[in-house]
Amino acid sequence: MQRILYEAKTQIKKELPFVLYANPNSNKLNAYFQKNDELEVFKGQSGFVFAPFSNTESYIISLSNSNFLSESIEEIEIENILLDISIDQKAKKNFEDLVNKGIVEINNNLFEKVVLSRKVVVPVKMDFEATFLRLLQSYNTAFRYLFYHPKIGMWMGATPEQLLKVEGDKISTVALAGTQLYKDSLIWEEKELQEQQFVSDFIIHEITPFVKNITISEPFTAKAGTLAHIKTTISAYLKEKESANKLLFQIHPTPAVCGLPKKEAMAFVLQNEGYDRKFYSGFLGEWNIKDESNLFVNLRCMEVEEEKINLYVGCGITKDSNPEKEFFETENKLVTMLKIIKV
Ligand SMILES: C=C(O[C@@H]1C=C(C(=O)O)C=C[C@H]1O)C(=O)O
Repeated sequence: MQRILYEAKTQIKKELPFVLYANPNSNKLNAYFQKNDELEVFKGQSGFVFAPFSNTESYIISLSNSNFLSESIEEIEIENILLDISIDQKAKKNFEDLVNKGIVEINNNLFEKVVLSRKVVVPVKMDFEATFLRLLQSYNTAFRYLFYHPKIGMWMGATPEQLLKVEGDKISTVALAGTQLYKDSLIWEEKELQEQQFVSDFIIHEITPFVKNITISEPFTAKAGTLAHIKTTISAYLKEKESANKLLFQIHPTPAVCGLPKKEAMAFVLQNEGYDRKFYSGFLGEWNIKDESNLFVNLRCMEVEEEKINLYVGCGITKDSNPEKEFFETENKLVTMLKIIKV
């Protein structure tokens, strides 16, 4: 992968966009290097899509405006370091207040579920290459990426959540929610089962007009690094192949990252979180390449700036949420990224 890393550094020097990514359980690192610095708006053309949580505009490094490279991922030695994980009491109080506010609105019947998040700023100058190599190797079952655009910035992450896969007329997706630290025999509480069921029900409801022959798995436990989630896999066949794009924006953002109903939960998030999620909980991945699309939800991610990194973490709130427990859930998600950051 030396060639890809070399090209990536050259693109940064020239301030040209690129993306490096590896699919779950794959040992192949893929890259698209854009030929100019245009911020190309996604309108269904083929390439690598990068979409925000809430804005109407999504972006793409298009196939027709970039060069593709693919190489094997080489093993590196990783020593274990963990950046500061002391609890920020002010951030804890702020988040718990936000969660309480969400619960009040659930009790007021404004919505049934809302996903609330926070941004954690770590004031370090990160070695992005070393960090990305650690991320690639540490989270092999995740979709791992590094995205750079001079007009967007640099983002990287290792997400466990597929948003949409399209292969010909077949689509597949997952409903992923509920979080606890992974251990051998774990038990899910009613609250977690319910918040995951909201995601399944929403997805099935939204895709139904577009598809036939829906297959839905039983919910099962999925491991994501040191965490465990509840997952249901959903697949179906498009009635019209051209409707994949429409279906995509119908399901995004799902109640795994926004809430239910979507409109009310979204309004609450935008008004109350107090910061801009930007591309966190948006989606990214290949669109319409060789008749396939493979998109993921942008979670367990960070935004890399010159002298600091911004980490983004959130969790699903329902009527049974305990604000302190939800805060510690975001702390656990934070550790996923803090563990691999090399300064
Ligand atoms: C919102 C995040 O994760 C999502 C929320 C989850 C939850 O509420 O339990 C679990 C997995 C993801 O769908 C995040 O990682 O920031």
